[in-house]
Amino acid sequence: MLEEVPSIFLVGPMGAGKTTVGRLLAKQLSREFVDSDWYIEMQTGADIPWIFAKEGEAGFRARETRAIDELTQRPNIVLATGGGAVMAEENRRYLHERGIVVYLNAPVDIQLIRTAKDKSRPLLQQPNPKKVLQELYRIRDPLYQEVAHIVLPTGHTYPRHMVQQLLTQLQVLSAEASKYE
Ligand SMILES: Nc1ncnc2c1ncn2[C@@H]1O[C@H](COP(=O)(O)OP(=O)(O)O)[C@@H](O)[C@H]1O
Ligand SMILES: O=C(O)C1=C[C@@H](OP(=O)(O)O)[C@@H](O)[C@H](O)C1
Ligand SMILES: [Mg+2]
Repeated sequence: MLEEVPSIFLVGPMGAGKTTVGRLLAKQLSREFVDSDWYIEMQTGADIPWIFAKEGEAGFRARETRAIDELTQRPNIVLATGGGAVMAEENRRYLHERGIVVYLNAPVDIQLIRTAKDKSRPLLQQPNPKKVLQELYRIRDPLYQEVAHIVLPTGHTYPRHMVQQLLTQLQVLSAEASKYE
């Protein structure tokens, strides 16, 4: 039944586990996995910190919108987006209309622990990353909620258990959809 589920797009804050859970989910479903950050890095030939340093956040967001537009048109993929992908109205439309959007929701304290040692997120390379994460959550949580078809809380749940929960929810969604066919 899950073969009929269209592409699955993961959204949520930095450290929610989009890249980790997305990769595992794609494996379970035998689908192609793409991470929009990796795709942008491949297209640019440079990493995210370099893009932010040379082109600013605006330059990165322009690249991100092109990536989201292209990737959401691929059939039957699992796509992990970056935490800020929902900021542009255009991106939210591409995501919501072209597949099943899953919001991985994580409390700020967990986001902070999971992102602490990683220098690859330019927005958090400053003295008070907790304050940044709190402010981003305040602004972005309503946008994640708006764009999502499924909301999945992630606290102290292992990634493989997240995948099991997600597969159950996808089955429910796909059973409901088939009722109206
Ligand atoms: N459910 C989880 N439980 C524990 N650690 C996790 C979980 N999901 C992700 N992680 C870890 O948190 C870090 C950030 O995960 P990542 O998948 O890169 O998040 P995102 O792509 O949402 O920013 C990684 O080190 C990853 O191993
Ligand atoms: O929240 C954001 O604005 C960002 C999140 C990052 O992706 P992850 O959410 O996968 O960490 C990456 O796209 C970039 O550093 C900006
Ligand atoms: Mg990621």
